[in-house]
Amino acid sequence: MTASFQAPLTGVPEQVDVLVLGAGGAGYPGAFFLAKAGLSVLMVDPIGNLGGDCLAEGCVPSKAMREAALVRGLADKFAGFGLRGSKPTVDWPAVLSHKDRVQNTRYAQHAQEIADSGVLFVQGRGAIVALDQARIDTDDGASRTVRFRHLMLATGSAPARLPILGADLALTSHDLFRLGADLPLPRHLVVIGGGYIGVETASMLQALGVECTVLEFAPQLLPGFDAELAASLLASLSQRVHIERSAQVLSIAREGDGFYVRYKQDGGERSVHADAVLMATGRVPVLPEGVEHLGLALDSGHVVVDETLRTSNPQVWAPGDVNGRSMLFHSAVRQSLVAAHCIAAGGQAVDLMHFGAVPMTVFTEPELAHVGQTAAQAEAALGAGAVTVTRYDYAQDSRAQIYCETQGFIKLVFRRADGRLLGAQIAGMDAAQLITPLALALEQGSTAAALADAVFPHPMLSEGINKAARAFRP
Ligand SMILES: Cc1cc2nc3c(=O)[nH]c(=O)nc-3n(C[C@H](O)[C@H](O)[C@H](O)COP(=O)(O)OP(=O)(O)OC[C@H]3O[C@@H](n4cnc5c(N)ncnc54)[C@H](O)[C@@H]3O)c2cc1C
Ligand SMILES: NC(=O)c1ccc[n+]([C@@H]2O[C@H](COP(=O)([O-])OP(=O)(O)OC[C@H]3O[C@@H](n4cnc5c(N)ncnc54)[C@H](O)[C@@H]3O)[C@@H](O)[C@H]2O)c1
Repeated sequence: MTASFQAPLTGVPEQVDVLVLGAGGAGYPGAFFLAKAGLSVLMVDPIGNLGGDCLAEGCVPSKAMREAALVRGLADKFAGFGLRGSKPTVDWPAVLSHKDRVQNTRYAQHAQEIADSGVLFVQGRGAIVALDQARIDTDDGASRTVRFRHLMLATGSAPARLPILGADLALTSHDLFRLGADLPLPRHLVVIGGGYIGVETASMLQALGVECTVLEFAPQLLPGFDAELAASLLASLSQRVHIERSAQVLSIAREGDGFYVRYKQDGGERSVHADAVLMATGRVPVLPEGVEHLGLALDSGHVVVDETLRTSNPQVWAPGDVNGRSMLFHSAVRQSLVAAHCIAAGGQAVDLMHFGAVPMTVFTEPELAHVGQTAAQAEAALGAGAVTVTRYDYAQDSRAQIYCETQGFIKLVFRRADGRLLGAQIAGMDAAQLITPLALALEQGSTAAALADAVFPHPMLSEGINKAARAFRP
């Protein structure tokens, strides 16, 4: 990593218009906007580059590894296409090198973006020392105090550990996906938690040859998801991964060169043995030292924000994972921009975050995606009978038939009175791509008629959106 895009601590002025703590998705888009708008912006992050945890140990490295799993899995389809050949073996260190290469490529790209941004960027950690002052500490022991008019608190989140015996024996996503990770490929992995990280990691590592067990506390994988989406993932993933639901993990203990994980299920105690355990039980907000000087309202440790990302302290804005409202990179980016637009307007609410229009994607094989309300949520809000659900099954689709991937569906939820789109749920191939036009339609207030009249390319799965919309009847 070159140092030219990083400013020395001695270059930090005594006062700035905006101090941005954290250069992840919630930090840098807003910082760049504010600098272009002519404000003096200091951004600080100990990683020394952009991307936060998403690039350092989250979205990007996990999806780089997942692609290796998908490419290997293609061999399972060979016969369906009339092809013959053997399944590739896994060179695990080379898979990790691919992941690292992608991370380093993006860091190099981001270094140039910082250099071009007009933002003063310091590799360091911020601590709050007064209502309008922060101390910036660097790794070499130097520090400097800076006064700010506005603070963008974008310090993100970190893996949570269950308060159980032996919790420290478990790995977290940091250990698996961080730049330079060098864990051996486990033979049998137990994943605690069947949320996003749990199901994605089990899906990809199984496809790379690891025997995986998922222990989920709730009766449903991905608790809170549309029940049909979760059930469809369970049906397909449980053919490859051992999944225990309603399983409360009690302890982890070392045994020989592996681990015993004890859990409670159906009133009894059970255990499973593995050579590695991954704790994927959610993430906790990261707050800077001295945060109490800001007098922020907190809810279970998360910073409370309104739809402009403003906190209870009018000088402080807290976009991204730190507020816990929508812990996804693309949501953090939009939140960062909403906060920046309002800061640039002197604190006026010139822009609003629509949390309800953020698409969610689960990169398992097969994928899941959803946006807006489920039918149950829409009926709870509008009343029974106020909602119409239409559906398109992959089994009818030409692309799905060509690709031998006929398991899956697109479900659209409309307001019966005027056909306005309220939500969409997709399970199956390309779900994460297919949700994008639906997120746009939802944000724009589009109706079934608009989606039915648009022309979608053939033979692609997106035609399913068209066809599901045409099935709408008031
Ligand atoms: C394994 C994994 C996979 C994921 N996959 C996806 C995915 O596929 N798609 C998706 O949308 N989301 C995904 N996420 C979630 C996504 O990574 C987060 O939602 C996103 O990174 C949040 O951005 P953020 O800027 O709020 O926080 P972060 O990315 O956590 O950034 C916060 C930054 O603040 C810095 N910081 C902390 N304390 C201080 C301080 N005192 N001073 C200065 N800086 C500080 C940190 O170094 C960090 O760089 C994944 C997460 C994980 C863990
Ligand atoms: N594709 C994506 O967008 C993506 C991918 C990975 C992570 N993320 C983000 O990262 C966040 C963190 O992911 P995560 O999977 O750690 O959290 P999560 O909140 O998605 O899932 C945690 C799971 O752990 C379970 N759990 C809690 N206590 C348990 C216990 N005692 N025993 C067994 N299970 C228990 C919960 O019921 C839940 O299902 C997510 O909320 C998501 O916002 C997003």
